[in-house]
Amino acid sequence: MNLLDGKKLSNEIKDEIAGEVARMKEKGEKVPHLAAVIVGEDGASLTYVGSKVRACERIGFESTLKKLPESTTEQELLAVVRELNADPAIDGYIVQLPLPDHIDEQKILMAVDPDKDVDGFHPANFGKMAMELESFISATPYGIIEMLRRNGIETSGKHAVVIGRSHIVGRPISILLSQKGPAGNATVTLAHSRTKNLAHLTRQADIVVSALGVPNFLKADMVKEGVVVIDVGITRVPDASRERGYYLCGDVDFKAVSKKASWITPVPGGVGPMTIAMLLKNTLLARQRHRG
Ligand SMILES: Nc1nc(=O)c2c([nH]1)NC[C@@H]1CN(c3ccc(C(=O)N[C@@H](CCC(=O)O)C(=O)O)cc3)C=[N+]21
Repeated sequence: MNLLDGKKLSNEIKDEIAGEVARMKEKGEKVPHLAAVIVGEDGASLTYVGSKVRACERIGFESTLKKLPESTTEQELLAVVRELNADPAIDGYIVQLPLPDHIDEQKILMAVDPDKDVDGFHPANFGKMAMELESFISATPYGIIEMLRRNGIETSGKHAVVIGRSHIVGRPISILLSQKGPAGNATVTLAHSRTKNLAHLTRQADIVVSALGVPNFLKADMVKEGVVVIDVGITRVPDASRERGYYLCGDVDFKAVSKKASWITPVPGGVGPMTIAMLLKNTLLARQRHRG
């Protein structure tokens, strides 16, 4: 079994970006500026946004965090989005999901300027991605592609089974794996909650991407020997005996599945850190594109 070490790879990518930022500074150019908007006090969201801000500091980006109260109205949030769209200092920004129930997520995401949409959640970017045009590719699927590509894992002609059809992970990664580009040319099956005989499908898979959010869902008897396993699930399981009061658990029964896998991502330290690195990469791309 080979570990797909997302922590290590994300640090390499961040070092590459930091090098590029240093060159920009030397030439007296403006460095990339990433903003994040967070509404409310969700613990996991705060953790993620905190790592993003730390990563920006480390690589020399400017960063702005806009923390809004849970009671923020849809109109108020739309006003913040329009402000960020109009602010020439901001190269890219994200609106952290999930949003409180009284705010229409779709309405907010549609209001983000696609040229600043470093999450790649706007339909203009999703559509361009699907048509292999220049776009922002969502950070998690982009991170998975980079992990496969940089570890030289063959995807061409392989059967990939993606579990989960979310707009953020399952659907876009299924498209990217089937495309002609890097880590592409796979034959893809997109499985979801209505799929029948899932284990029958995953047992035939050369590559399994699980983006479900159900701890330890994928068991050893559901995969074949030599499978490549990408675990996108990061669930906080409450556990009073831990210092933080919870532990992080992936979709994959790592202990058993790793014995059969040729490559496997751990949780934590797999897809999560890659997501952060690719968000930074998208922000660098945004800066370079805005420059012309
Ligand atoms: N607009 C928006 N864009 C997002 O990309 C977005 C979002 N909203 N909402 C929440 C999810 C979740 N997400 C994570 C990113 C990194 C880790 C990560 O680095 N996890 C570490 C562990 C972190 C910990 O200790 O909790 C790891 O897997 O090793 C986790 C989760 C981005 N998301």
